[in-house]
Amino acid sequence: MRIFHLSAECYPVAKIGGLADVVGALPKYQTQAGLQAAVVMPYYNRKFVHDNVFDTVFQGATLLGTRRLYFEILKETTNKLGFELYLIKIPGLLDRENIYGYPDEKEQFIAFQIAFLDWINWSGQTPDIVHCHDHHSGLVPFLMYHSSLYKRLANVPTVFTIHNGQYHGAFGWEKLDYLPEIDFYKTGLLDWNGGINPLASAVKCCWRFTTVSPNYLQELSYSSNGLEYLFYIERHKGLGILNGIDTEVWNAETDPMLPEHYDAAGVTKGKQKNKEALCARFNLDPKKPLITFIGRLVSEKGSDLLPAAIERSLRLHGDKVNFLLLGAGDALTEAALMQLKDTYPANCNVFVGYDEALAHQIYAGADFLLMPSRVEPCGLNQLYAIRYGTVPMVRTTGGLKDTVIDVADEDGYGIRFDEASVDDICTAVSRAITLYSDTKKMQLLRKRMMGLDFSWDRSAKEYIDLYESLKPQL
Ligand SMILES: Nc1ncnc2c1ncn2[C@@H]1O[C@H](COP(=O)(O)OP(=O)(O)O[C@H]2O[C@H](CO)[C@@H](O)[C@H](O)[C@H]2O)[C@@H](O)[C@H]1O
Repeated sequence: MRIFHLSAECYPVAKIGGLADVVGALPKYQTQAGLQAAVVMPYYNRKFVHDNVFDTVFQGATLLGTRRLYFEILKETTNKLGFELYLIKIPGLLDRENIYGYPDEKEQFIAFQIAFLDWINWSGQTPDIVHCHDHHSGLVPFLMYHSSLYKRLANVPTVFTIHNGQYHGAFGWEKLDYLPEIDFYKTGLLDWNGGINPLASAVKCCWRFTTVSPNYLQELSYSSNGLEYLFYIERHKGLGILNGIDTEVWNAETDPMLPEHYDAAGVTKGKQKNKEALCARFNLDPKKPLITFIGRLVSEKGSDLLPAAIERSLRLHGDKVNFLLLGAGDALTEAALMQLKDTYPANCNVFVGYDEALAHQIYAGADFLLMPSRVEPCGLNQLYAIRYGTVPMVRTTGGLKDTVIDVADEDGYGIRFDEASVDDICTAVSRAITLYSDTKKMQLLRKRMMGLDFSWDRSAKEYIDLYESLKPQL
């Protein structure tokens, strides 16, 4: 079975967040299960493309409105990621360093989608499934079924996975000209709330859509940034499949980014060594409980609550707890966190920026990982924390609800709280400090967590079952 995954991100080629982790892992597990899974993504002028060898497998030209675009399809020659990797290069549009944030981002992603369809159409390929991820490839189902150019692909099933329903990629109708010849009677399938909405269009046109946790599928019908009604009426097409994690990349016994390796049996000692290295780097006392945060500093993650919650906790508990935060995003939150670091240098440190190795070191060296998310479609951080024996402290929402059981339950291993609020975070911090003082319980929890299985094996199979279910309709 031949699958094309379309995505803006893929680890380790280009990563901003969890989308990259999923698209860098799921196709690998699918390939191991006997599928021919490929990832197609925009070309970025980044280290990975310079360090690896690519063949040009196709060259073509297409139109974006009246603008003629020449494009190339580059294929990584060794399949070193465990699946086929294709990059779409369009000089002047898809050859830049950053993944997001350019003023012509809409044009970039529309061109990416058109070039993909032109390539598979003109080269005569008929995949068994086209699997689109998030709004950056959300126009593909519409174009496959309602553009006369791609009639040949009109029977190919499409699956659309929603990693984040908050971002829709919407733009105005004045950009309709950028799309190739379409059936104008069908333009309603592009529309939501008076504009072209790629996420909404994908949900309407794909054969099936999936969310990255079962609970998030339910939540979208009452919280999806304006698409609630759409998710409600299209709910029969939805399926929640919990993300897995790449247990080859995330393995405390072999992770090359860790100063000290450990397994479940040696978790307490192993984590202590990692914690000492981390605390030495950030001037923190390794004897105190270390509560950490890793993530994009955006409102969805509840990161704006952190400065007040940490300050109140430090006032309440004095010198009894340390915090370490890694993230970048909202300028006000960054400034407030830096201020906190200056005020409480012995108990709080902050690294503003993106650092993959440091993230691994924090998952391994921390005692607790805090996620006060307002929205969390699945969340991978808590799964990495669990895998490395670190207690997750999570707001009960989205995939966090599906994956973290509170320690109050007999088989629990995390700390849960209901509201994304300073009060609830502070209560969770107090619980963490109490829990930390119970050395035996901490040992038990770490071992328990390291024995849990959140690998892709199960979830990859659910995707394959979904693909199989679409086959008879061909
Ligand atoms: N400053 C930094 N330095 C280093 N590493 C950093 C970092 N900031 C974030 N990361 C890393 O980025 C990833 C974040 O993944 P998440 O799944 O938690 O969130 P994200 O919101 O990006 O993903 C969306 O898609 C994923 C995948 O489906 C869903 O799990 C999630 O709920 C949804 O919001 C993790 O690998 C984390 O370690």
